[in-house]
Amino acid sequence: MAPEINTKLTKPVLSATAYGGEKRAYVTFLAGTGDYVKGVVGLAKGLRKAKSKYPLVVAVLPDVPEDHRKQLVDQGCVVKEIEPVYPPENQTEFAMAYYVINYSKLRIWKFVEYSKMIYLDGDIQVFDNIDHLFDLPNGQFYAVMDCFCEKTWSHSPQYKIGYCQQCPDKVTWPEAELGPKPPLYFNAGMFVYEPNLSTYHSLLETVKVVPPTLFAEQDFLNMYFKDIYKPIPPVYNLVMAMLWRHPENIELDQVKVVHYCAAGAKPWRFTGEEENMDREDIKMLVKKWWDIYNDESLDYKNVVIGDGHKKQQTLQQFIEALSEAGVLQYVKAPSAA
Ligand SMILES: O=c1ccn([C@@H]2O[C@H](COP(=O)(O)OP(=O)(O)O)[C@@H](O)[C@H]2O)c(=O)[nH]1
Ligand SMILES: OC[C@H]1O[C@H](O[C@@H]2[C@@H](O)[C@H](O)[C@@H](O)[C@H](O)[C@@H]2O)[C@H](O)[C@@H](O)[C@H]1O
Ligand SMILES: [Mn+2]
Repeated sequence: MAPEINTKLTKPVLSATAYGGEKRAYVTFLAGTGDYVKGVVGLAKGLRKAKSKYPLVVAVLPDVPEDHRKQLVDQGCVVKEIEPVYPPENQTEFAMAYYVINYSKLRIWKFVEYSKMIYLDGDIQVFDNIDHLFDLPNGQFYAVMDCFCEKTWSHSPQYKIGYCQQCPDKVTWPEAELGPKPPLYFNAGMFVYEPNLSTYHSLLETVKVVPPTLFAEQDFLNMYFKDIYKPIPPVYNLVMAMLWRHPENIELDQVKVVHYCAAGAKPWRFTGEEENMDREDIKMLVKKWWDIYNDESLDYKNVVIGDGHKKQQTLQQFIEALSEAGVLQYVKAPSAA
């Protein structure tokens, strides 16, 4: 029995079986009135180019303007407004002052209409299909290990002694002085997780009593999930600095996901002037991002369906097309007239 859709809502609510028995989606986070919306539009188009089967949910803070939200809906995104999450009052100097807004990412644990989600920062691009990550065993938190060698880490004990988990034998962790070696630490720009209301409430209760630290919600998530964290290969989140800090750990032509997190690397603001931004591999990755962003054939309205001809699609037409194809049972809402 094909799932019914409810056309009374502004967007179709597909039943869980629409995704083969489990409802899955990618999710990203957008805050502010600035240019990160370009990152999210690029991500939506990149997932489409990589032929991902799953939608992109965008958790937006209230300050994201209407025209930015419309751009995202026009690119086929599911836009969901969330309330900000602030850390407890603190004197902490975050590595980047704006990191304080990143605690709002915690709201994505309440998206329990989805059984499994892959979170991606807005400054990430997916160049190859990674849908298979949704099939990783449940009950774990999957993410790629971070690197501690960039200046952003200069206030951390790791940086001060030259220790990095990417090359643990280079500098031995001084247990006598600093206590036990820290557990493996992930970059919170990409992770595979299961939305869950009790986890969500526990996260929000815990964040109220944990003193904020350098990397804000990334440090917090590492502390919270340390017992179930499972590292996945760096091809799923190339933390850009790895290219010059640990090139021995990276095979660039195997990389599926690129995280433009190094200083000066955001493609939509790229000048090439910051340190390392004149590298050929960086310039190639930024061009790859722009090639997708500027590719109109990847715009949602130009979705290629059926016999391969491009059709100008309204969402209604798209749903009717799926219904005609017998994929969904389309129940036309009675007209108001
Ligand atoms: O002004 C901002 C800053 C951050 N973000 C979101 O928060 C994520 C984390 O910030 P960022 O990627 O800049 O951190 P980095 O990975 O560079 O440390 C971004 O990717 C965006 O999804 C946003 O939407 N607006
Ligand atoms: O709010 C803290 C942020 O911390 C992380 O970014 C950092 C981290 O990757 C460092 O290791 C890099 O050196 C640095 O460039 C980069 O900005 C996450 O990518 C981001 O989503 C967010 O959680
Ligand atoms: Mn990022």
